[in-house]
Amino acid sequence: MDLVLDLSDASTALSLPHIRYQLIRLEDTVLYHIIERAQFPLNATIYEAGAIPIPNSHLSFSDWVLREQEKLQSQIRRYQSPDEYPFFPDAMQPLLLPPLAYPKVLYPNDVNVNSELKRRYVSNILPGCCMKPARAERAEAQENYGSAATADVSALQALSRRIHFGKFVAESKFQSDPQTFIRLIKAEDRAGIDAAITDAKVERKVLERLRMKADMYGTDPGMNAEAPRKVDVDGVVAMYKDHVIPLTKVVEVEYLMQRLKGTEWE
Ligand SMILES: C=C(O[C@@H]1C=C(C(=O)O)C=C[C@H]1O)C(=O)O
Repeated sequence: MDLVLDLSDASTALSLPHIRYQLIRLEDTVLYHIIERAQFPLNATIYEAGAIPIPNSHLSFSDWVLREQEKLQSQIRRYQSPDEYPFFPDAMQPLLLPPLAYPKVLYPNDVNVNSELKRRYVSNILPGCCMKPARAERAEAQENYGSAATADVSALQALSRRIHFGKFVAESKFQSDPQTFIRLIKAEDRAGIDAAITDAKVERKVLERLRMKADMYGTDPGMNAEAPRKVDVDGVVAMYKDHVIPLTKVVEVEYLMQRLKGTEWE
């Protein structure tokens, strides 16, 4: 949970090549956890509020497991780290360990896209990445409900971390061209900010690399070509193309929209 990004040196933390290297490493983490989750059937029941009775809770089984994990992890400083954001901010508990003094790298902001991420994860990402029902033995396996929900926690937290890294990218880009971004922010020109932070070449390379990794990690080396895949490769690429990259850019734009608050530029 401590930042992989070396925050002891703010200049390193805001070097775009350094941040992009971290994003590449997070691809592996995301892919690993998606593959782990995809070994279980979709188990749509665990995402349906009320489908599995939980004492004193109206949450779905998957949401309840995630919220309980976040309660515990908040006590051991997970959400002190500027690259970790909770799906259930109301679940945060008092720290058990003394607070850590992270140097100020990001400017104050309340950007958190986890609700939208979780909605897309359940409705699009997971169905797209899991083996299609025709190939999976069945769409539900009650004995895997706990394992599937546990795997969801890891996959969602890895996706959230990758997407909210957009704040570091945005701060780095702001510092490389403050005048352009101050003009766009003051004009509340979200489309202009989105265009200014977009690097289509980098996005293409991300998707090409991800397809290769999903192809490679999604099969057991040495197995014959007909062996069942662990994950749907097109689904993994669509996860990044339609959800991870767009949400990362939403984080960048919304972080920048709040960037001037409390500064002399406001
Ligand atoms: C993260 C960046 O910003 C944008 C988002 C990207 C992504 O989510 O992969 C890639 C390029 C940019 O369009 C970046 O410039 O590296």
